[in-house]
Amino acid sequence: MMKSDMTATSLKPVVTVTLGDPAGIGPELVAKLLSRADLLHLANVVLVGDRWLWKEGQAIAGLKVQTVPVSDFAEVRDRDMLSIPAFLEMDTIQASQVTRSQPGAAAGASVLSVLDRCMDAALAGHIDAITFAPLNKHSMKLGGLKHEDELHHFARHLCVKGYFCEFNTLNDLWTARISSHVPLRDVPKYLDKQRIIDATSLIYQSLQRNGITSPRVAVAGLNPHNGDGGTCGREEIDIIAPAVTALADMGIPVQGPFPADTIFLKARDGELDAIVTMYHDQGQIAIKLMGFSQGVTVQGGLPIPITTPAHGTAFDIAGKGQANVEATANAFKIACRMGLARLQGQVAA
Ligand SMILES: NC(=O)C1=CN([C@@H]2O[C@H](COP(=O)(O)OP(=O)(O)OC[C@H]3O[C@@H](n4cnc5c(N)ncnc54)[C@H](O)[C@@H]3O)[C@@H](O)[C@H]2O)C=CC1
Ligand SMILES: NCC(=O)COP(=O)(O)O
Repeated sequence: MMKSDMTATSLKPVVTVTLGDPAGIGPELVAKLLSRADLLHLANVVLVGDRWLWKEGQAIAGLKVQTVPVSDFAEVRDRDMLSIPAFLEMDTIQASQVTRSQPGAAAGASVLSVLDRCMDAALAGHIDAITFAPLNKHSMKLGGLKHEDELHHFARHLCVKGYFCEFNTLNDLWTARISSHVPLRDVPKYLDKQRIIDATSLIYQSLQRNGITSPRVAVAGLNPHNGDGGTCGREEIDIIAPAVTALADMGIPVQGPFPADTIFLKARDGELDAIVTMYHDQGQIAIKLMGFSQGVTVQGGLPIPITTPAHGTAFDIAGKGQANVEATANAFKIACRMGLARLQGQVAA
């Protein structure tokens, strides 16, 4: 290897890309992603998954993407020819076990085993970040997921002790959540002062690590019109406002609570860097309306950067080659940026 190549190798984060749920749009998205020379230069990429599924993804996308086989994650960091992704083959599922556009236990189990192997590689120091193509939580639950979502699975696998939550990002706007993949009727159970403090501190500090010295963060209310002075719910008065005050006392100045149906107008007008929402759809409806094909989910609070597009498995269009790759490309770019920061000695989300 030439010296210049060695230098380039050592400076690039190793970013793992996975194919996602075998019945969804993941494999075709990954074929589109890895055919983009404008993205591949950002990282030393290692694709992980089943060979037949990777072939199928390329066929659906109408692309042929060259890869270099590797037999172990340990081989990836020092390899050369970084313009060509490495391919670490796994044998997790047969084609006959997958029905396209349908949830299934085998598909969910396959996703879990691929992601577990990637996390183990991260723990061993072989990779710096992970981007996963969309998975299906229904399939994963059928296939053995013991938690409400993959983020809880990641956190357990990676022995996370502190607060973690999804950050949904659209361009420069980030959101964090107090509750996530839980039934709406359970949301109030998650609303306590400490969770609001933890989620808000987490996103505030993450923004600072991403170069925003004084992040402009606001917290959403829960009830219509912010509770209308306590006549339409008291969570704003009893829980959310005291958390905002406590944050200020901790040196984390944030605004709010603001009525949830208008808070995103401030963000759209560039007045905020982040919004802390009380439940999943409070943030996601706004973010997806503003930029469905751009949004990215960053798994916040983990020791390694893990990103994914904000959209899901899109069973209604899987196999048709129509899936838009932009959100996956954005997820990959964020993983590369965070992976490089981690490689250079900084911490993850
Ligand atoms: N990154 C991930 O792993 C994510 C996974 N999910 C999972 O995906 C599954 C399905 O979720 P849904 O709520 O149905 O949302 P979805 O995002 O899969 O689909 C919603 C609508 O958006 C369209 N769509 C989604 N991605 C698209 C793309 N790249 N290009 C063009 N159109 C696209 C679909 O065709 C569908 O009409 C669930 O199991 C959910 O948990 C949901 C969000 C993120
Ligand atoms: N699999 C990632 C995921 O579901 C995140 O999506 P969202 O909850 O942020 O919509």
